[in-house]
Amino acid sequence: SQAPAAAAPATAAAPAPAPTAQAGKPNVVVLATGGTIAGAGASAVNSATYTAAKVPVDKLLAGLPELSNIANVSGEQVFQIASESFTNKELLTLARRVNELAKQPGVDGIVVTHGTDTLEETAYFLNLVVPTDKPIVVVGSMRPGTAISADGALNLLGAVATAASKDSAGKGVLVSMNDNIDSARDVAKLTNIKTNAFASQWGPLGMVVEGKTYWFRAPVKRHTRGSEFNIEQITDLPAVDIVYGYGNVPATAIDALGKAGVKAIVHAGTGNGSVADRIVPKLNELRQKGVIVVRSSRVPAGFVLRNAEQPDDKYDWVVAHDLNPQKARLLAAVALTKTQDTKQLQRIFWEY
Ligand SMILES: NC(=O)C[C@H](N)C(=O)O
Repeated sequence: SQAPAAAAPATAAAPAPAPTAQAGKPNVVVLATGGTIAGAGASAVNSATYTAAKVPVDKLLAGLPELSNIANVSGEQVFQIASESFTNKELLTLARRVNELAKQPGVDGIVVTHGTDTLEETAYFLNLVVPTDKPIVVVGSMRPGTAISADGALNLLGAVATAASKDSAGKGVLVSMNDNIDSARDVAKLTNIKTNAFASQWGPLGMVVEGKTYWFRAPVKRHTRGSEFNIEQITDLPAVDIVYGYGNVPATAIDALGKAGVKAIVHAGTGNGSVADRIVPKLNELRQKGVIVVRSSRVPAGFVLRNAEQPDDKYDWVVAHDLNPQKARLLAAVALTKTQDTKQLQRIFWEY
């Protein structure tokens, strides 16, 4: 009774069997949030045209009986949405649930299934706010389970194996996809359509092959149990939004965000976080009113240097280091729950 290894068919009818706990096997909980890994298309050739967030977690797990060779796996449907529709509310709800589970002695690891479009954001948020050493692994897929050569089943198997491995402990939240294991902090979706969508400019931490993890490096930035942020102390996230830099950019978006009362603006600048001459005074106007300005870059690799391109000390701006704008948004929001001090905020951007 072997299910096809390459795909979790959305048509598999059997509900997930109640997890029969096998002594000596780690206990892994799969928290499902939707995305393409739970997607379904009209035909097997629809690798890119499909509806995300269709297949319930029980069905995903039932389609992968091989999981029971690795761990005692149970599933929980937290949301059923495409990840582009995540809001801060879903982030907080998910982080609270992950934290509750991580505190349970009977849980050894947690997998979060997630759409890929904002996967790196959720993974980084969990990395900042869940105080645990237990493995938390976020996984998605680029093709729905109904497609030929669907990637979800193998990605899920790899994620469960990573969450079940003692060697994954203490490395922060991980993203396991396409055989790679990346740090949630560093990884980003850098390619559309293709199954090798996720990469980190600093390289993966390891690989997961045939249910076994292999490690090559470990993160040096603060995360999870070493973080000063804790979901138990975060009730809400302040409004932090992103403005994009490009040729001929007007100040319309910045003016609108200022009027809307944002607490911080992440400027996704050109090059090394450069800012157009007509935008600089607009940001400084807001800074004078107390809005935090974080200088990031729209370029997916490299990092933004303090006082290069713009005099950050003089303007009292913060630089995002190597965080992309969407991750800088989350770190700014989390940091602002504790401090408004730009020296502290800059320290936080160096450390996380
Ligand atoms: N591949 C995917 O998961 C994309 C989908 N739009 C999502 O993020 O939910």
